Amino acid sequence: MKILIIDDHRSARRILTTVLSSMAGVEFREAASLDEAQRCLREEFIDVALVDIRLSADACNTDGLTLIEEIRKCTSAVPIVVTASSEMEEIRKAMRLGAYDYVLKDGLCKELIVPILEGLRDRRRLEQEVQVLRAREGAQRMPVGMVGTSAALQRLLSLVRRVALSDRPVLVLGPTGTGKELVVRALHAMGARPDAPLLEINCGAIPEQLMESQLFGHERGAFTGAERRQDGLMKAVGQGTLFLDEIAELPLSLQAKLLRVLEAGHFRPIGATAEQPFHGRVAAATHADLEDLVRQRRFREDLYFRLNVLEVRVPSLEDRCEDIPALLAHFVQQQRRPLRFSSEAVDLLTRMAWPGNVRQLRNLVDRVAVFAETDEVTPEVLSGLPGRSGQGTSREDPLKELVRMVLRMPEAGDKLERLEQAMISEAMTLAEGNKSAAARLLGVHRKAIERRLGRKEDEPLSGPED
Ligand SMILES: Nc1ncnc2c1ncn2[C@@H]1O[C@H](COP(=O)(O)OP(=O)(O)OP(=O)(O)O)[C@@H](O)[C@H]1O
Repeated sequence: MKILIIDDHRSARRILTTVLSSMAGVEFREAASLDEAQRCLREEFIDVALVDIRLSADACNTDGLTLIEEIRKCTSAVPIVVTASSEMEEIRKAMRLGAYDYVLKDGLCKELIVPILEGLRDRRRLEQEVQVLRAREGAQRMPVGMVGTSAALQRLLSLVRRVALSDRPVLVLGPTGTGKELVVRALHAMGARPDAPLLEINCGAIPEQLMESQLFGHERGAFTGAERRQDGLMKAVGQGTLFLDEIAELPLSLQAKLLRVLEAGHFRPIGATAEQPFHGRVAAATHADLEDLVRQRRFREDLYFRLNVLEVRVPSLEDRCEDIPALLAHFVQQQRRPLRFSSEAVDLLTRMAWPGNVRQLRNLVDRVAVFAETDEVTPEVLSGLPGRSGQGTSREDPLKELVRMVLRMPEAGDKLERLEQAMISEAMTLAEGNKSAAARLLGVHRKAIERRLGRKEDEPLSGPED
């Protein structure tokens, strides 16, 4: 247990260390002023702070009260007041600000203070045990809201369970709409401090200065319009998770500031002179290719490496299309109508391409709930939906596009014949002139190729004959 003794009198600090010297497993730190105490709290993990109220010769000095308030807001240390009995009014204030207990300097002895500290030590140990148990229990739980049983999703979940137990930065990558935000929520819920805040900021959604102020906070008068002091998310998050969504959009100037927070563990609100400690965990997400942005110098390489300590990749819906029936059922349950997707409709949707991933599937169900005239959803109902924005596209579409291109070709002549010849010729090239292999590529019998080639004997084919 690390105890910080804050008193402007060296003799008072000495008395306390002597009184507490009988306690085993205790390390002492000393501070003679508010500044020294703040520095020590920033640099080290302190368990208990023994705080004198007056930290200078000035009879009106109440720096100890300021410190108690800061300790409560920004650290996990427990403040205990150690002061003179003449300061009863200040002691009351300190207790209101969150001091855990108080001890009077007059008649200070180990029987008075040691039991308080031993009690705190027991409480700390129990808290740690609860955290470990919670983390273990969370690791067993399925994260709420993540639907699917595919092998790809199971692999993702087992990675999430392991990563949740760490408090190092985590980078969640994957195409748009795949559930990166859900993954961050799961990481927080299964982590060691699920009751601490999970605060989110979308790095692409707001102007740079506003974002800086939201992240770091600002002092009164720090910029035009800053009429009062405001805490930012870095402070408000405490020991929780700070979720930086769309991290690729973070302006370069803020990238530098975020890097400092990750490296040094503290931050400075806009217009402030003092640094404040950051105790949270950073989770960042993006669908962008960060490595490519690093190459283009649009994203700092050092920040990329700092964020990418633990990487979680969320697979696209196409890589886990077995989950589509379960996801459909999940989104249908959220509707007010008792929709039922026929097995043909489910089958069709499972074979579609979903560039917008799970979000696009969810939007489709929302649209069905609004526009479908019957509760029974068949392929015909799907094809009759107005507009196509929320609908998946058929994976056969590229073929349709190709056919359209050929049909639009200006030249006259038999386009069917030309298309057939072009396909055979391409298959022969890919098969290096082997007719049997070319026939397999085309899905026809070798004889069919020979017959068609026979029709065009005058057109020489490259490559050896088999
Ligand atoms: N496995 C899942 N189970 C249930 N719902 C899911 C699942 N994955 C995603 N969703 C839903 O899909 C929608 C999109 O998910 P989310 O916002 O987490 O995606 P994202 O990857 O963060 O997207 P973007 O990169 O565009 O921000 C949300 O409504 C989310 O609840």
